[in-house]
Amino acid sequence: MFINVINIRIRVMTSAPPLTIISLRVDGDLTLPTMASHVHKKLTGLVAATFTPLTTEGEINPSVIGPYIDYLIDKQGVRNVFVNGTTGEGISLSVDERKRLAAEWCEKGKGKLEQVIVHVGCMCLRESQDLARHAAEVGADGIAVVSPSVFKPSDTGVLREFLKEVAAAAPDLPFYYYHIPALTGVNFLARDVLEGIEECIPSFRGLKFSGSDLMDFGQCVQYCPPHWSLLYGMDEQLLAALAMGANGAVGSTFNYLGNKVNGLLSAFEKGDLNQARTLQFQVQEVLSFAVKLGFDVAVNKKLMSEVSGLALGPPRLPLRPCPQKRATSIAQKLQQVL
Ligand SMILES: CC(=O)N[C@@H]([C@@H](O)[C@H](O)[C@H](O)CO)[C@@H](O)CC(=O)C(=O)O
Repeated sequence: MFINVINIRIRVMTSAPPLTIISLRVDGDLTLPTMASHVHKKLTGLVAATFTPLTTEGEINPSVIGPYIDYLIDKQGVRNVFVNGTTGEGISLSVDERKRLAAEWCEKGKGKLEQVIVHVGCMCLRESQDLARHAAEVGADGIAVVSPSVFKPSDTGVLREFLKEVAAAAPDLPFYYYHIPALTGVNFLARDVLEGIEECIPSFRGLKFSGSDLMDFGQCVQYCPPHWSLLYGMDEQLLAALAMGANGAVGSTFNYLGNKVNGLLSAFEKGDLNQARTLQFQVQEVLSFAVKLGFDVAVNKKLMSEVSGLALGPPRLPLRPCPQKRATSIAQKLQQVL
């Protein structure tokens, strides 16, 4: 006879965190749901939003992904990636290209990376579903979806419906909503999008919050049950989000500032706020320098090539390639600050 002990968590629908109120003994085997939260590890810490390597002719160049993974692990101490997102120019890639990239990250990351999260957001629901199914087939650890932004959802209910339809194509994969209002123009409060979302999407596991509204972020933290991950996405003010309760962060700068920001996370965990602030200010020094010169995904990509030596190639139109001089100046600033 087997004796299994399980904890029952009851979520009271207020802002209070869920409470473990009872332990239950069950005789005999216990059948667990297919998408049980114990199967997938909770996503925490740093997640690098990866760049997409292109050849000089503008074709995707998956051969760089193996060395890219080694670089992230060995040189930056980063073991989670967010593929085909904003930094990866996902929206500018074809479905076929996105699939080939996702497959390569999963294949080359096996046994090396902790989690590969594949962004599958598209303007077209059917394409998102196709990418979600494919992500499950190639062994991704989770999927994320941004809101469509040409035909914008008119309310949070219809946005949840869209997300639900995508999630249903890969029901066993943890699902994250990608909130980035400055790019999508979809300005609902993230907290409102979360309302009742797990009842509608059983695989829902959290939020990538790339916005500056820390009150909204705090409200998400209060609402979020312990098995969700709240990941912050504005690297320049991560410390404030950690204070608010972030579980980790997804960002572009962790590609080349991973060690520094890992130091920030450790200092924060130890309660060494002075050290955490010093490190956050250093990140801000680099980024404010870059912003003054002109900073976008194309500049960021070139900077990463300069710093890492990886041949990431040009951006894809409509992004304009970064002038060499600008990338060199920012890379020099980065070296000074490091
Ligand atoms: C607009 C944008 O690219 N934001 C970045 C940040 O990491 C951003 O580059 C950083 O905070 C510097 O501003 C991430 O939130 C984007 C991201 O995670 C992604 O590529 O999906």
